[in-house]
Amino acid sequence: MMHSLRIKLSLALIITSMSAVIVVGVVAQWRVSTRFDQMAMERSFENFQADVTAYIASYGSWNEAQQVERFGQFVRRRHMPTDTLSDEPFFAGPKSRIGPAGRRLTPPIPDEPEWAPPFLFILLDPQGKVLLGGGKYENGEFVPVSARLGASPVMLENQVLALAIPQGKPNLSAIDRNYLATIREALIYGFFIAGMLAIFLGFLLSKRLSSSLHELTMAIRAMNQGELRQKVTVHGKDETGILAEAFNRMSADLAHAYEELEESHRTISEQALLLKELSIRDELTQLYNRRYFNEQAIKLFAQMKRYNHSLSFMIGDIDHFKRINDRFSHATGDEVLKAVSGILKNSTRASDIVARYGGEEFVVIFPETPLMQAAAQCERLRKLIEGFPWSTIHPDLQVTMSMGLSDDLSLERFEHILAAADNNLYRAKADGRNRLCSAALEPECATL
Ligand SMILES: Nc1nc2c(ncn2[C@@H]2O[C@H](COP(=O)(O)OP(=O)(O)OP(=O)(O)O)[C@@H](O)[C@H]2O)c(=O)[nH]1
Repeated sequence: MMHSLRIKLSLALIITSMSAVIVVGVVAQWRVSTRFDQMAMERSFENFQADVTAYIASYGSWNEAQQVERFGQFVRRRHMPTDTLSDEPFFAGPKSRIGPAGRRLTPPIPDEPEWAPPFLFILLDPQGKVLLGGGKYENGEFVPVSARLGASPVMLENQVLALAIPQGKPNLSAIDRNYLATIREALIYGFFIAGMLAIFLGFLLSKRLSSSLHELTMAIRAMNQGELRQKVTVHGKDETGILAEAFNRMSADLAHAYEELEESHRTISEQALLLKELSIRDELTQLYNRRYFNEQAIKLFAQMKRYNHSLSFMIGDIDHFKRINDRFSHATGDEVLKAVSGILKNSTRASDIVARYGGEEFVVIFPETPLMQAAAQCERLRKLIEGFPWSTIHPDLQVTMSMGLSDDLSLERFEHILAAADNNLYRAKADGRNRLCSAALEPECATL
């Protein structure tokens, strides 16, 4: 795409400059040849005027001169040495070249007029009567005024002797023709040199122009691919420079806005995550809260039941917790809750779900775990709680937990298994606390 733009720009520049060169060349050529024609005409007129005045001066008047000698004969005689005179018509073109001193120059140059043909002009007397018709008018005929408009006066001592009307184009001299040919040649050379220069400059300029645009296109492509922060080189203060500056500014603004957006998005995501965590965690113990536990438990219960897998559920309650609060302080009670939470969390599998169900009540779901295995695990937990160095919190402190366990997936809903476990907990409390009760451990609950 860029290359085609470069080619287009180059072609446009080359065509423009070549057109300018052609126009200049044609105008110069036209002006030069027009000027040469004009100069040749002026020279011819000067010669003609000199011949006419000399002719009239020689014999007194045109008419008297005509009685003695024809004008053509006079002109030939005037310009050539007598020994070269012949009857050959002068205007047919001289066969030889005459030097300024009247000597013949050899070798003769064929077809080259020595001076402008004498009858390049029609000659009229001051009243408009034809003296020399030039083949167009008869002698003695009157030329209409309109035809006399371009006539030049032939003067002698401030007197108009006659009028000369130019007809046809003068023949250029060999020197003039050489000049013209040289000028034409120079113009052709100039045309080629200017053409080469135009091509070179065209490529150079288009490269400069298109390279700025190329850089911009590449930067936009990179932006499309996600790299919003782009910086292109600013070349000068022209339109491409302004464009590049504006692009850099926009790119920086866009990248900045995007970074801010990303940052706020990250903050929002983090906050959402935090809020979600807060909504499912118990503030004091950092275990899952009751609401989240119920959601997960209902799902797991349905899943295990559906695929006929085992699942055990334990509910535990700290023994005489009210007494701990009352005897040691509410803060100590909180410390106890946190310590029990730590034991439950750290001593169960990651796949087990541990939650604070309320007050001093804790629940654990053991997925894929049959009752006997869960009972052994609960017994281990019970012993860990009992064996915890509570004296580090208070020298007289001793904490135990009663637990109820159930794995009855034949029950219809999770709430039923919860109630079954709660019944076993109730039995554990009734049987003297610090023990685990479940159907499998009937008739006695696991004790110390
Ligand atoms: N420190 C503290 N105490 C709490 C918290 N939540 C509940 N409790 C207290 O826990 C006590 C529970 O007492 P009870 O329900 O009578 O049970 P208990 O004293 O443990 O007796 P048993 O369960 O029969 O062994 C109440 O006094 C509650 O105020 C808590 O977050 N922190």
